Amino acid sequence: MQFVSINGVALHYQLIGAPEGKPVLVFANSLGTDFRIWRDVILRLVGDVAIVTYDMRGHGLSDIGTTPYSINDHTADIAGLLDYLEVRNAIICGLSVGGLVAQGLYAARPDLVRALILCDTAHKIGSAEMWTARIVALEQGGIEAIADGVLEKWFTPPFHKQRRDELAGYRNMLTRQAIGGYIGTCAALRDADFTTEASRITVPTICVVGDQDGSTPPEVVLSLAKLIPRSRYEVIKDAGHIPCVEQPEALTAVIRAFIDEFQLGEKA
Ligand SMILES: O=C(O)CC1=CCC(=O)O1
Repeated sequence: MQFVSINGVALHYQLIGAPEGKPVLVFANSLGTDFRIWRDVILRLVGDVAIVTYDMRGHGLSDIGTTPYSINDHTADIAGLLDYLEVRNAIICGLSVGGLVAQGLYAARPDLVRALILCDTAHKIGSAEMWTARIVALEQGGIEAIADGVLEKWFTPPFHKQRRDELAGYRNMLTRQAIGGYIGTCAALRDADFTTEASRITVPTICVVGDQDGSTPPEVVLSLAKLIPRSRYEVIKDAGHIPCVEQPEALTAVIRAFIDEFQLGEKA
């Protein structure tokens, strides 16, 4: 296991493959998950690109640090991690809040970003009222109180019916996150609006969404794509909010096609 202290917070990360001579693909997780959600995409890409994954602060095995957070705290962490690994010009793939972090990273440190894969995310996710209500529910009942509702958005009805063991595992992943880190990240989501930053993105970008995403539905992700000049937009069939788990083959195909179209496979 790999850990490094960035901004006073121990981050759990993985570097797979040598960055020398290969493009680096960096994966940022969503609220209530950790880097294990990317496994089935990574397995399909390994060898072709170098890969960095990490658990966002307050998630997985990373420290919680001081809460509540802003997206800038998360952005400073990923920037610090890439500086530590001496990675520049990376392809950043962020899911949901990870996509906001990716947009923030581009705004703060464009030298680190060669291209963006914005997965089931937006320039603004939900409303302040929605996040405030979720924080109240979490303070009263813990993550267990919101877990079933969240899982309905994460995965489609067939996943719930047919992939019960995985559903139980991902429920464990969600409910076992640190409550402080989870609430801290809800506060960051409540306060985040990257409308201006998104409109200034000039690197190759693709916005991807599951056709049954209950958190950032296709029309929301399309509105992000429309904000970003010359960006691509792609819908993954039969997927909810977490296509890297539900449809890893299809998401990997989208990532590969994007890398080929913009020749991101060549070292920058
Ligand atoms: O928990 C959800 O509703 C899904 C989600 C929103 C932001 C994020 O990262 O995940």
